[in-house]
Amino acid sequence: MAKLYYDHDADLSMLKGKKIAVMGYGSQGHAQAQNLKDSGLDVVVGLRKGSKSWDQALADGLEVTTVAEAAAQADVIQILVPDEVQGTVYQQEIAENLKEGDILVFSHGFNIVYSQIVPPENIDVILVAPKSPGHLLRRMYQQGMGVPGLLAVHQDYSGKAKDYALAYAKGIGCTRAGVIETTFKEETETDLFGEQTVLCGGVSHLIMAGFETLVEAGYQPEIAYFECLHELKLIVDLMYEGGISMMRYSVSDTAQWGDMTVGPRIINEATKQEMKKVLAEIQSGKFAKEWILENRAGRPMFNSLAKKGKEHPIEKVGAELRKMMPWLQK
Ligand SMILES: NC(=O)C1=CN([C@@H]2O[C@H](COP(=O)(O)OP(=O)(O)OC[C@H]3O[C@@H](n4cnc5c(N)ncnc54)[C@H](OP(=O)(O)O)[C@@H]3O)[C@@H](O)[C@H]2O)C=CC1
Ligand SMILES: CC[C@](O)(C(C)=O)C(=O)O
Ligand SMILES: [Mg+2]
Ligand SMILES: [Mg+2]
Repeated sequence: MAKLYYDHDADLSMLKGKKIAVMGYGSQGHAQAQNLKDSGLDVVVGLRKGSKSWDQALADGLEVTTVAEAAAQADVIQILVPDEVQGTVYQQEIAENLKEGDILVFSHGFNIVYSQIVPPENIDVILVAPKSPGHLLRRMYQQGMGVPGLLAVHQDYSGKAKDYALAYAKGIGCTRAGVIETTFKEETETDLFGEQTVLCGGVSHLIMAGFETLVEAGYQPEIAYFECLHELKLIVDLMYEGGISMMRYSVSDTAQWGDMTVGPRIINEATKQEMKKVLAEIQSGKFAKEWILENRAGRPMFNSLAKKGKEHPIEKVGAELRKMMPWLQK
């Protein structure tokens, strides 16, 4: 059984008197910086001068400076720029500004696990990873609640690295819900596996295949969109609240029978064998190597696949149909 930590296990005062630099003000950066500040901690945001994020962080009432300056000022440095730029940002702006006893924080272990960042031995290196997109992390904190998270220790120079990780998790609100102890390796490999095979890659391709099958058989694209994409949220919401059993309880018996008998023909032993291959490529570093090289080459494949995805008929019909639901437009 996983070890869980809550508010009463964490001592926020360990971070009092320390300056926390949050590098990046995107999905996680904006949420973590504001939650830490609202928890009474001393936060500075590190960004590129003149960027949109810089203006936004200032507008949200945060202190903002360059990444290098924030790193120089800080005792705790949380790297929340995109994974693929973290190595360069660390080497060019953070490394030379680290001092003995600093605490380096990540919300995803990719750059440590695949050795794109190799920190000096005289600092703590920890992971605090909310298991949620940043906007939900912020919203739940503001409502007095929190989202679950993970914590891990890569380097314990101070002998108190885990306590610092717990304090940080409390600062962003995660210990309100509960934090599970893991390792950088487990967090990184499971996160990559989940997003590739189920959450992002699996679901998006399942949706497109279902949509294409209906449209190619002559059904209206609008009907195919509602059936294969729109209604997915309603089904996922039920699973989110009460697991697969609650979803099956809520849908019709006809749907449940189809789920249980036809589902295994779609996601079958061959799918699971391919999942095992994907996991092996994550574990061996093959996936990481390809993604790092793709970025070094200027992302030719990423850009071409993203363009192709945006041009898929489901995106065109979806853009029109979502106008029927103005509450989605904000
Ligand atoms: N998205 C999520 O909800 C989750 C993310 N994570 C992890 O959190 C980390 C951050 O991810 P996420 O929040 O999605 O990242 P985002 O893509 O949302 O971060 C973008 C931010 O990084 C800034 N940035 C980009 N490049 C640079 C640079 N060279 N120098 C300075 N600032 C830069 C951008 O500023 P600018 O305006 O200048 O472009 C912007 O503020 C990753 O490790 C990710 O794996 C973990 C759990 C969930
Ligand atoms: C599911 C995608 C994710 O892993 C996340 C929001 O947790 C990510 O890398 O953005
Ligand atoms: Mg994730
Ligand atoms: Mg991820």
